[in-house]
Amino acid sequence: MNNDLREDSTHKILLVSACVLLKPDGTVLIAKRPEGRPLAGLWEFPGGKVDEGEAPETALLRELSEELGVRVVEDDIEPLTFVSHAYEAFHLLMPVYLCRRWDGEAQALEGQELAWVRPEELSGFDMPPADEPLKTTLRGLLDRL
Ligand SMILES: Nc1nc2c([nH]c(=O)n2[C@H]2C[C@H](O)[C@@H](COP(=O)(O)OP(=O)(O)OP(=O)(O)O)O2)c(=O)[nH]1
Repeated sequence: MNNDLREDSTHKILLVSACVLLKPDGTVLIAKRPEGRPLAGLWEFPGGKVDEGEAPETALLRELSEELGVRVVEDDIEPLTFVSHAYEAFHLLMPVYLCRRWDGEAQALEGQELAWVRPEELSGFDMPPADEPLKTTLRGLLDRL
């Protein structure tokens, strides 16, 4: 790797954990980012920033509880894929976990809109640029389960 890249402070790594909640009917949960936040109006996978000193898995369980009111235990999430994407202000590194078992009904606790969609329907939703590759890779990954 070249030094200029490594020392480029505009490309600070932002670690965000995200989750594909998969229902037995084959649909996955996406949430629309509310107005007033960066990337407002785009559909994303539930999750959020990993706090300083926090494990990515702990962050994910915390975010799922805060955003959706669902309780998930660590044994019920597994690594699925990850996203690495250069935004203008930071470089997003986003481990994406799969979860097929949780407690409680997903509710929009932060004013976001929620939708359960089939992976092949994701192409019809505007998502952050970082998520674009997921639209196709997810279909393949979930088909193999
Ligand atoms: N959760 C999630 N974030 C994504 C996805 N795709 C994507 O580019 N992001 C970006 C948007 C944001 O820049 C960042 C997540 O930050 P956030 O602001 O939602 O995190 P947070 O819930 O911890 O928010 P806050 O405490 O700062 O309000 O990751 C995705 O599919 N899911």
